[in-house]
Amino acid sequence: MSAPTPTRDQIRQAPKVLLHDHLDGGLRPQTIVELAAEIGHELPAGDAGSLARWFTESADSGSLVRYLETFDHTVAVMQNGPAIARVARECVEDLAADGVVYAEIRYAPEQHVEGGMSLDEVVAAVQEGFDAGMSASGGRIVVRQLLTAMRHQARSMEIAELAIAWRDRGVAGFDIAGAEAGFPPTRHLDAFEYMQRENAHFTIHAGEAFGLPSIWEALQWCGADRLGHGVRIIDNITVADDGSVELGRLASYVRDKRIPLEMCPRSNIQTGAAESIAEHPIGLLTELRFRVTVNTDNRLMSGTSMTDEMVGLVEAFDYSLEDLRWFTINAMKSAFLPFDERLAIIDEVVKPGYAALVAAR
Ligand SMILES: O=c1[nH]cnc2c1ncn2[C@@H]1O[C@H](CO)[C@@H](O)[C@H]1O
Ligand SMILES: [Zn+2]
Repeated sequence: MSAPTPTRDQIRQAPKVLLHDHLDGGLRPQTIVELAAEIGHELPAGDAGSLARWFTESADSGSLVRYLETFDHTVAVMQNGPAIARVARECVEDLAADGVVYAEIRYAPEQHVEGGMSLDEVVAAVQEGFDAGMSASGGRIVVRQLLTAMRHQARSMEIAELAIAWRDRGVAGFDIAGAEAGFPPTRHLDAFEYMQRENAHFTIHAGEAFGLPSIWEALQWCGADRLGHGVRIIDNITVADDGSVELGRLASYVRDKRIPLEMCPRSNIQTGAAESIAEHPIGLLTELRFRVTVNTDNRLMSGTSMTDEMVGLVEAFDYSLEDLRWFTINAMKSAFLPFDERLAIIDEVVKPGYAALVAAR
């Protein structure tokens, strides 16, 4: 590759788009300490530094189920309106400081009702925090909510209805998350069909801890617009010794239909879905021109940011600013925002931002 390697500083300045990031996976460690003290929740570590380490080390388990156990402590401190609004506002501030210009942030409202809030109040608290963060940024970042239903629970229809009720007030779509094995997407078919009838958008966590059948169901039974992770699509691709590549029918479908893949490299290494960044399927999928996007998943558990993810990819695959621009435009094209708003961000923010960095290079 002839273009010079982008520096961390250039990557931080570059406009970035984030489609897959969990609100309850991105709290500031210091905020967790303070919120836990307010409600008397016992944490596995007392100060912000050791707590941050506890999260990344515990999440580094090689298993999605054990990785997800760490969320007990973040969800526990997000059970009242002011706490949720604070976390949401800080999320926007942290993303804006990292150069993110558009983000869709997801969380499961049903996990935040233990303190007596209604589902509606939870969504309102998140929106209050997002609005505060967006206005503080002076319009530098646009943030939307995605409402997630937990796949092992049975509230997906209710959550889909909640997403529709809030569709013009900050909620851009719907998702399911949680342990994948044993909980196929078709378990929530009624919720996905309802979203389709409402002309609404949804993504599905699929092909992370479980393979092709999960991706196939998400697309061909449930009608997902995007795939959360989708890394296991690699199981339907064969690379021969001479380097020639053959795509199976499902992989071809995903590429032909430009199905966006919300790839989260560091998270995948922690849950055992990939060995290392260099060996992560994102390299091959990018070469094959799948519609790849780069995401953080859980900034706290992975100790990561959009800049960190992109720096890691640049180190592993020697990507240029042009490649990072490609990931970013892929993501913006795949956003659950109306077409004209997507185009405006691409033309007025993403392209000029990269052009300025390339000109200064
Ligand atoms: O990578 C992931 N795969 C599946 N589920 C996840 C992942 N990261 C987070 N969550 C789950 O989504 C919930 C709502 O945000 C979190 O509480 C966590 O249980
Ligand atoms: Zn996720």
